[in-house]
Amino acid sequence: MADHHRIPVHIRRRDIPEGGPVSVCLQLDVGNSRVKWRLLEQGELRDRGHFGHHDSAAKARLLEPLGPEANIWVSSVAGPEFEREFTALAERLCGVSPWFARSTARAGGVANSYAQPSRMGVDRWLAMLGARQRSRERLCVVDAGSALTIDIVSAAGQHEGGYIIPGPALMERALLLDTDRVRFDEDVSYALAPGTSTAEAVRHGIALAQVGAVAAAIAHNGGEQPTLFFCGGAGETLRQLLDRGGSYLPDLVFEGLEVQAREVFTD
Ligand SMILES: Nc1ncnc2c1ncn2[C@@H]1O[C@H](COP(=O)(O)OP(=O)(O)O)[C@@H](O)[C@H]1O
Ligand SMILES: CC(C)(COP(=O)(O)O)[C@@H](O)C(=O)NCCC(=O)O
Ligand SMILES: [K+]
Repeated sequence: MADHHRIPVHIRRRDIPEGGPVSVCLQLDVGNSRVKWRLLEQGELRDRGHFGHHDSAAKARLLEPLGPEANIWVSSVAGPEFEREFTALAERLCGVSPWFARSTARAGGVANSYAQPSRMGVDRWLAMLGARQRSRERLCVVDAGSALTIDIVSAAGQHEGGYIIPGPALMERALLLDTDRVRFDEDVSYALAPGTSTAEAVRHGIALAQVGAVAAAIAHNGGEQPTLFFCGGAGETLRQLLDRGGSYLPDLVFEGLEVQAREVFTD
C-alpha cells in the first residue's frame, strides 16, 4: 500500500531529482450534486472533469491509470459510504489510500469558529483556506453548489461565521414538491427582473433570493467591506447577478486542499 504521508513532491519541487519519478496528484471535490476532479503532474494541471457519485465507470477510468506512487487527495461532503467505497476502489485499482481532508480548528492562517470544527463541511473550510491564501483582507467566501454557503473571514483570519442556504436547484425542487400549480416547461435563465410567467417568477425569484442572501450577509455583518470570492457551479452566475465585483475561482476548494495537505504532510 502506498504511504500517503509521503511529502507530495509537487509541493517541494526543488527536491525532484533530474529525470526522477513524475509526481501525480489526483484531487477530488465531492459535493452533493457531483464529483469534480483535477489531475496534476509536477504541480501542472493535466486534466479535469466531473461525474456523478455512482458512476463506477468514471471512477475506474480515473483510478486505473494511476500507479502506487500517486497521491489522491479528497474533499468530501458526501456520506461515509462514499469514502469507504472510494477508498476500497482506489486501493484495489491503483494501490493508493486516498487522503481525506477534514475541517480543523486552525489551518492556513484561518481559525475556525465552530466549537466542533469537524462538523463544518470540509468544502467550506477549504474554500476559506484557498481564499485566505490569495488575500489577507476581510473575506466573504461564497460557494454556490447544491447549497449556497456564505462564510466571512476577518483580516486576522478569524472565521466570523457563515450561512447555509438551499442552492438554486434545491429551492426550485422544494417549490415543485410542495405546491400543485407551480409548474412550467420553459428553461428560463436566472435574472432579477420581476417575472411575467410562472417560469420567470420562479427562476427570477430564486435568483433574487440567492443574490439577496449574499448582499444581506455582507450588509448585516458591517465592518470592513469584505473581498468577495465565488466558487461552485452557480458561482459565476451569482457573481454577475450580484454585480459587486469579486473573483470567481472554480478551483478554490482544490486550492484549499493543497494548503491543508501542505500542513498535514510537512508536520
Ligand atoms: N451556469 C449555471 N448557472 C447556475 N447554476 C448552475 C450552472 N451550472 C451549474 N449550476 C448548478 O450548480 C450546482 C452544481 O454545483 P457544484 O458546485 O458542483 O455542486 P456540489 O458541490 O453541491 O456538488 C447544480 O445544482 C447546478 O444546478
Ligand atoms: C453545506 C454543505 C451541504 C454544502 O455542500 P455542497 O453544496 O458543496 O454540496 C456542506 O458543506 C455540508 O454538508 N456541511 C456540513 C454542515 C456545516 O458545514 O456546518
Ligand atoms: K456549496
